[in-house]
Parts: sequence; C-alpha cells; structure tokens
Amino acid sequence: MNEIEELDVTFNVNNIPINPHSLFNNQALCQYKITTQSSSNITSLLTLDAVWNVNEPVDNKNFDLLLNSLNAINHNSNNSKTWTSSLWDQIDPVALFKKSLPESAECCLVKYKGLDGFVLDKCSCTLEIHESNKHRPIENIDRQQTSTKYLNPESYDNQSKLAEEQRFKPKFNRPKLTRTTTLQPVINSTPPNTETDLESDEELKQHKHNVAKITFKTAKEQLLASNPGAKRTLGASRKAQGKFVSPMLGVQDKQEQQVTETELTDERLKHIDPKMIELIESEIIDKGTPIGWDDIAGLQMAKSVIQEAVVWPLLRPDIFTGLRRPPKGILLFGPPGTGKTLIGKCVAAQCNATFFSISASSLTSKWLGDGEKMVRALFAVARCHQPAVIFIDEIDSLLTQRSDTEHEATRRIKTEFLVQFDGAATEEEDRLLIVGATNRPQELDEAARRRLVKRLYIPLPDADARKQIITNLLRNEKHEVSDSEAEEVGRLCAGYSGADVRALCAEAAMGPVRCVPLHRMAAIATDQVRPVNMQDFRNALQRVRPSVSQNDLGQYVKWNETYGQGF
Ligand SMILES: Nc1ncnc2c1ncn2[C@@H]1O[C@H](COP(=O)(O)OP(=O)(O)OP(=O)(O)O)[C@@H](O)[C@H]1O
Repeated sequence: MNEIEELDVTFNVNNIPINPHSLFNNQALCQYKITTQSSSNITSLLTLDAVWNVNEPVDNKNFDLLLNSLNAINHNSNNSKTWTSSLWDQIDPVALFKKSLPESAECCLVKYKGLDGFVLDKCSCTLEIHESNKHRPIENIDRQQTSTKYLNPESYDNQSKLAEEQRFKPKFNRPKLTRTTTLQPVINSTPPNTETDLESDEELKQHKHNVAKITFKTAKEQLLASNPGAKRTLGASRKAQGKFVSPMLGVQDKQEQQVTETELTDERLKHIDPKMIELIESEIIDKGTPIGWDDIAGLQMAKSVIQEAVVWPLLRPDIFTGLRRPPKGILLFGPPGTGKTLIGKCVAAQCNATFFSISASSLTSKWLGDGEKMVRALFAVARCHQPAVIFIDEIDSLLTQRSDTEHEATRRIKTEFLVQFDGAATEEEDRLLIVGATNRPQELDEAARRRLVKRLYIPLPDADARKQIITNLLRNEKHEVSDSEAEEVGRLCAGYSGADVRALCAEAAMGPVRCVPLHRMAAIATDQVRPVNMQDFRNALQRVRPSVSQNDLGQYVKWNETYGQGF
C-alpha cells in the first residue's frame, strides 16, 4: 500500500468516521498529497515537516475538526494506539493538538490526565478563549472569537514570525526559503490553493517538479554538499575481490585499505567470497592479549608435549621435516574450564602465529547453509596468515560419528572440513596447525580421531595448579592473602576446574565491596575499599561449588587410556 492510500484510510471510532486528512488544513493536505505521489518517502516527510512548520499553529478551519476527532479518538483509547508507521507518527493527532494549543493549556492536559479527560469547557487555564465560548459545547464555539493570536496565522505579529523563522530549520541543506508576510507553504512557487486547482495536468506537473527540485537530493549530491573534499565517485574503483571503498576515507585509512586489499588479492583467496573473508578477519581472528606458558597453571606434561610436537616445529620448520614433521592437528579433551582454549592461544602466541578461533557449533548453526563455504574460507585465509593456528572449540559437534539422522548441511560441512584438513599443511613450507577442543571426546568420529594425531587429556588442576591460579589472579587485586593462605584455599577447593577457581576468586573479591554500607557506595574512594582477605575466600567457598562431577571425570580417564597420548 502506498503512503497516500494509507492516509486515505478512514477510522471508525465510536461510529464516527475519522480521516487523518481532517487534521490538515486544505493547503497543507493538497501539498502533502502531491509530494507523496511524486517523490520518495523521505521527500514527502521533509515536505510534511516543512508544511507543519509553516502551518503551525493549526488554523481556525480545522480546529473544529481536530477537536472533534480528538475527542472521538480519545474516547476509544484502543484505537488511539494504531499509529504505527513514520507517516502516522507525523500526523499523530495528539501531537498536532498539542502543537495547536498555547503553552498555558499544558497544565490542564496534566490535570485531566492527558487528552482523554480534556474538554475545553472544563479547562481552568488562562487560555485566550472568549469567556462566552468557554462553557459552550465544542461544536458551537465561534472560532472567530477564540484566541486569534494562536489560531489565526494571518494575525502573526512580526516577532512571532521571526521566532517562527528561527524554528524553521531546513534539513538536508535545502535552500533557505524566504517567508512573506502571510504564512506561505515551503515551496517557492505559488502553490495551488485547493486540490481542484491542481487538477490541470500542466500545473500538477510543474508543482511536482518544484517539490522534487527543492526537497530531493541524490546521495552523491548530499555527500558532496556536506563534504566537498570527499571522493567524487561512490566505490567506483572497487575490485572483484576488494572491500567496499568508503568515499569518506582519510589518507591513513586509505593506506590501511590498500594493505588489506593486497592481502585480499592473494591467489589463494581468488574463489572465496569477500564477505566471508571480511567476517573471518573481523570475527574469527583472535586479537586478544598474548598468553604465555606461565599464565597456564599446572598441566606440565601437556605443555611439554605441545612444545615439542607443535611449537618448535612451527618455529623451525627446516629442522622438523620428514619423520619429524609435526602433526597437522591435535586434540585437547577434558572437563570444561580446564584451560584448553588458553593452551590454543598460548601455542599461537609462542609461535607468533595468527590465532583463528571458531566454535564448531556456530558453523553448524549460525552459518548453516554457508557452513561449508565458511570452512573453505577459513582455511584459505589461514593459509594467507601463516603460521596460523585454527582453534576449533566443541569439535565433537562438527566431527560427530556419522548417522542416518544427520542433517545434510552438517554432513557437507564435515566433509569439507576433512577435505580441508587433509589439504592443510601438505606443502613443505605450510605452517598450519588445527587444534580441536572437546568435552565429549567419546562422540568424535573415528575419521577425525585418526587425523588429530596427538590427543591430550587436559585434566582438572591439582592443588598446586589451583594455588597458582589463585596467586595469578590476586596479583592485580588489593589483597592480604598470604602465600600459605592461598595454598590452603587451593587445598580447600579440590575438584574445582580452572574456571571454577576463577569464579571463586571473583566471588571473594566481592567481599570487600559488600562490606561498604549502601549509602557510601556511590561516593567511596577506591583506596577506602578494604583488601580481599582469607575470610572472603572462606565465604566464597560456601557459595561457589565445583561444576564437574566425579562421574564425568571417569569417562575422560577411560577415553584417555584408550585413545589418549600417554605421558
Ligand atoms: N590451567 C589454567 N590456568 C590458568 N587459568 C585457567 C586454567 N584453566 C582454566 N583457567 C581459567 O578458566 C577460564 C576458562 O578456561 P578455558 O576457556 O581455557 O577453558 P576450556 O577448557 O577451553 O573450557 P571449555 O571446555 O568450556 O571451552 C580461563 O579464562 C582461565 O581464567
């Protein structure tokens, strides 16, 4: 439905037909109709806006209509909620009504709870309405005797006109329009007075042309008007594999743009959708703070295996050739929150590699349909950023055991992944490592198991590791927890994962804040908050419980004995 049709709808409120057109004066309505027919939504809104400014406040003729309509509408509050589109918003009669009233009437609107209860004969404001009209029903009020100052545009004095002109701010750099003594509509050419005047084709055409000329600007014209130094073409130099080139880019941005474009013109990315490349660069490449081995508490054996099997070969590919060639992929399995992602990040940081982190479930849900393209793009971009580590969290959901009930799209992603996996690091100089992490190793497809040659069990941290996590986390906090107390906390939280220990420390750190009386919270200086102490940890131990059950642990141990890398 176009806008004008939408406006032509008449509401039946309490059996009284109400057409929103009745809220305009004739001139405004006529002009509005033409613009909605002749130009874009934006143009018509701009014109409407200008028309409103010019015709404000509403003139005598439609004041009756307005009040009657409003009273009817407001007796039926359900219907008054039907203004939905932006055009409806513009002609919301409540807004129009408020515009038409002098400010002094506001208090009555408040007193009678908005327009619902508002009727002129109850109004106790000092409205400039003639006394004799005040107690007459609305229908009978002689409008000639109501406040001409507010209701009759003819009677505007010069000061009001000036104030009006101040308010009238053309949008989109429209030419400043000169106002004559009587309030003229926004368009320069003399607008026809009535709808019938416009029926002559010639006039209608001319009028449409004028409206369009004044209110419409193309995006390019708009851009050049607001930024004369801007690039004069919109994305004309864009290449097939190139990103969108913003015409607003400054010199520095342009240099960065060139660098990225060079990357994107890489042969290996020739058949990859540029949108996917951008998505990978922005969402999947992890640019967080680099992780060192010391940031990972415990897990000594896992760390040394990874160092030998992965880090050194990535650093010295010349030595690790032939039989010493590193595995293409490793699997980290174990209970949740034990540092598998940390290890992946650490490997990338140690090898100065780019870290790509993606969750397999997002491949099969977020990008379902595009999942296989995404996998292809991921490996292609990773090849361009070598050395690279592709970390795939929840790899079990991508490489599950095949079944008849498997979704077709999931099967295709899985196949593409295995194809890419086999193709990865086939060249001597390729330095690409796939790190898969899972909490459910038993659900892995055997094809995947075979490819992830090194399968490392990442267990729950032992007491020493827990103490180290606590000490590391307290390093940046104001605390008075001694070394022996940290050791005691480490012992007390047996069965906690690394993530649980972190949650415990976060809970303990809230202790000092909870001691601050509520009324002081807003103003208290940071150094007046007391340090974290052992009591805070004792309290926290009551609240934070371990998240991994002993039953689950048994499964990991069993799987590790069967398929894990013994160390
Ligand atoms: N060994 C550890 N050393 C230091 N911090 C750890 C360790 N294990 C876990 N953490 C803490 O727990 C948080 C979560 O760890 P991480 O995300 O690496 O676990 P995950 O094994 O990948 O978990 P999930 O299986 O749920 O993805 C880390 O940010 C870190 O603060």
